Amino acid sequence: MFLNIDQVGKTFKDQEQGSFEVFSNIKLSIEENQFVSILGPSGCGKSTLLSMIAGLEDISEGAIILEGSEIKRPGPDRGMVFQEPSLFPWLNVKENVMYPIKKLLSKKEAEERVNHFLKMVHLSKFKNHYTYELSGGMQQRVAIARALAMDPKVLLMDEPFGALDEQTRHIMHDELTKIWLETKKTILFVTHSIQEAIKLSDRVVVMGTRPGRVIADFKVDLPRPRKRDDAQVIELENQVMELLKDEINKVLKEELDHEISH
Ligand SMILES: Nc1ncnc2c1ncn2[C@@H]1O[C@H](COP(=O)(O)OP(=O)(O)OP(=O)(O)O)[C@@H](O)[C@H]1O
Repeated sequence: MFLNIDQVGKTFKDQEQGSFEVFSNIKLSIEENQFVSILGPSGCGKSTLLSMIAGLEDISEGAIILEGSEIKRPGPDRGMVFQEPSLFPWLNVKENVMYPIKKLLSKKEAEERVNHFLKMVHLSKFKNHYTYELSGGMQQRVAIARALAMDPKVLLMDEPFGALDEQTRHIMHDELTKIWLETKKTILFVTHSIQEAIKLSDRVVVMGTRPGRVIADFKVDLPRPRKRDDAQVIELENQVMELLKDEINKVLKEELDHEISH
């Protein structure tokens, strides 16, 4: 299997509150070229799991294996895109995309690669602009180009469009679908949005909480681009919503009880 999340658990240790188990025994096998979304209520551990695959968080139990190698630390085989694009404001668009690869490739190769991915995200005309001169959607496209320029085996995306307005988000969905069809990168995409997950993915993994766990795994076998008003899309959205409702209510009730008792 291309990416194997094998009985993985995460416990945070805190000196004041002791230890807190976010999840245990998470098992997921992800095929190469698959676009997989991870959905779930707040706090179920979606971002933590993604950070563990990125090598940014320690793995408390089990192992994560990418193409036969166990993940222990961050590496260029995994590209990450966060909700905030985290670009360097003192560099222009081209320099931002170039940054992670400039020491790995010759100048000519790096330039070619940067130009290729800036073209893919439709930002060639803006390559000499500073990132603060760009809209939120354009900044996120720079972050995607930067992650792709490293040619990672897996692209890890943590709510990348969560901070964008609705119209821009729809445009970004179409852009990402085109990029995925062109590159066929393996993508793991964390989101809160059922619509977003179903519109983009081959597969939607639904997590529950307290304790964090996988509660369902849906195959989305529908042609792209997917329309929001397509009957099969709506049917699938309703199925996932039904599953998530209880989990979200559980979180809301706990938060409410916590407020009342404090
Ligand atoms: N560094 C940390 N130390 C202690 N607890 C943490 C740490 N990071 C995350 N947590 C806790 O782990 C749980 C899972 O957090 P995580 O951010 O992975 O959830 P999530 O499903 O991505 O949530 P959201 O959808 O709100 O982003 C939460 O209860 C969070 O408070």
